[in-house]
Amino acid sequence: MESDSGALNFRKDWVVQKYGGTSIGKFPNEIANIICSELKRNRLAVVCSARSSGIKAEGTTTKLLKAAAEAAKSNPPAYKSIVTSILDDHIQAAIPNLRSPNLLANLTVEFERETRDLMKYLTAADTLGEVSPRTLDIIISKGEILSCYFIASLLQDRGLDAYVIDLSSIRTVEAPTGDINQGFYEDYAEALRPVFLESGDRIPVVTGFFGPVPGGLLSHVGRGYTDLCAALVAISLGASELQILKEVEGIYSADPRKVPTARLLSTITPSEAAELTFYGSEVIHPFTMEQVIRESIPIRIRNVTNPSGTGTTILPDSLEASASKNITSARLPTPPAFRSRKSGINGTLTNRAKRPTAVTVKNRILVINLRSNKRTSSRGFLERTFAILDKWRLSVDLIASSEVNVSLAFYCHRELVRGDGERRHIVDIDLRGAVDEMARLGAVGLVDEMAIVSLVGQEMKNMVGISGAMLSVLGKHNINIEMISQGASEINISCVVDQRDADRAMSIIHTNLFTFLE
Ligand SMILES: Nc1ncnc2c1ncn2[C@@H]1O[C@H](COP(=O)(O)OP(=O)(O)O)[C@@H](O)[C@H]1O
Ligand SMILES: N[C@@H](CC(=O)OP(=O)(O)O)C(=O)O
Repeated sequence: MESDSGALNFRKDWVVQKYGGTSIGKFPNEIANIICSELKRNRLAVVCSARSSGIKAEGTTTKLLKAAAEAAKSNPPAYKSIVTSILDDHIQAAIPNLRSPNLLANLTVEFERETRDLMKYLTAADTLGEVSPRTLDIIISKGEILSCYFIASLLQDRGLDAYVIDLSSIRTVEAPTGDINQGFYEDYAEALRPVFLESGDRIPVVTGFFGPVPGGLLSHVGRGYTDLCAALVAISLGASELQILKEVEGIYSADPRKVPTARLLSTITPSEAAELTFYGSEVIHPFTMEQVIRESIPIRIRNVTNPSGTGTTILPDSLEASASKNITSARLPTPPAFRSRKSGINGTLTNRAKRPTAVTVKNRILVINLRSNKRTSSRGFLERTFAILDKWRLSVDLIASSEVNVSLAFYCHRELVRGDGERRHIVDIDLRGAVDEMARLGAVGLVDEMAIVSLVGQEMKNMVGISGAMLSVLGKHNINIEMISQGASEINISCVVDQRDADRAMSIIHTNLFTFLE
């Protein structure tokens, strides 16, 4: 018989659990409990993000970014005090959570060593007066390293054989240059394999940071990179499941903070999850899905404070087909308003009423409306518009176009426009450059402080009239629509509305188009 102690661990499946920074900051003991209980069923690799004691915007990664900015300005008192506060935070978090004085002393030594190393990079950046993408990556990687030492000590304090794996120095087969592409991820997952071969029966506690990445991890993947890192770990281990533990029960039919009637979804497809996360429901980093799903590894979102909750599973299509019986019964009944296009043709589909899966909102949207001066053909007009966007590194979230008109919606990662009313002006160099060039193609208009409202659902491709229903319900409630777009995938219908109306739009759509029958 298999023992809980791990003696026959080789028989168990690998499961990868990823813990976010706020979970590590607020619920370290809950994390240790979940790990202990998961180990009874599976082999476990634990991937940790950098600690945040309150909100992520004030957590360790954010502090490290501030320290790097201060180093670039050659301001030693500022970055030294940030490093001291990071070290203190970690020590203060460890004191009440570790029973063993020896473990606490060893952990403090690790914390001090890593923060000394951090200071070396900050001082170098100070001397050079700049922080290269590579140096910035090394600086932020310290957040995940400190966090891993903390969690590994917590597990050791409970008698578990946990040890830290630092992925920040793992190199891919090919030295990475240029853009990150699928080949890079595959090489990376392959390069991780030997790292885990050495773990034996121990529990690897892995940094949710991977490097080195061409051009820098932050610019290519962005904040929230630990989900993607955990996905690559899951692939390299051939894990049976990737679990992402959060402070939310799972993925809901709308943001549960804003729509109290939103329902927890027991399963969703990878494409739905990707659309939802890209369009504002940032429960998981949008790049994560593609990697894990390629390998048919399910992703489960679970609540760190509710270990018995089943959460939401993002199920690869192949697995969904084989589990369709369970899913159909797990999915909520659908409203009668929309029927499959195939109604009456295919027996199994005939009675399968359709409904959207979720509605989501993405704020901070700027729309550029460009009306062609008709001196170029419509094909030439669109071609030149896209060449301008490419040149000025603007990536579009949503497009709507006709022969002479194109509307482009952008997410404002940074401040693009400033001022009020007549004094509103573009402050971003790339946007200014693009708008100036577009003005040669036709009349340009800008509308900012907008939001994208997206209706997402795999079944929507068979729902006749769903776009019309969405627009008419918004119209009925006096919500003005700036632009409309239905994605090529047919699983997303999006429109742009004034940001002030966005949450109301989400609620109205949820109330009117998602009828949950008990
Ligand atoms: N459809 C959705 N389902 C679940 N959460 C959503 C959805 N849309 C937006 N959210 C928000 O995403 C957040 C994700 O959970 P949380 O673990 O608190 O985030 P963080 O990554 O900041 O730690 C929640 O605050 C939740 O309100
Ligand atoms: N620590 C990084 C990476 C990350 O994924 O964070 P989290 O898992 O807490 O969202 C960040 O703050 O962006």
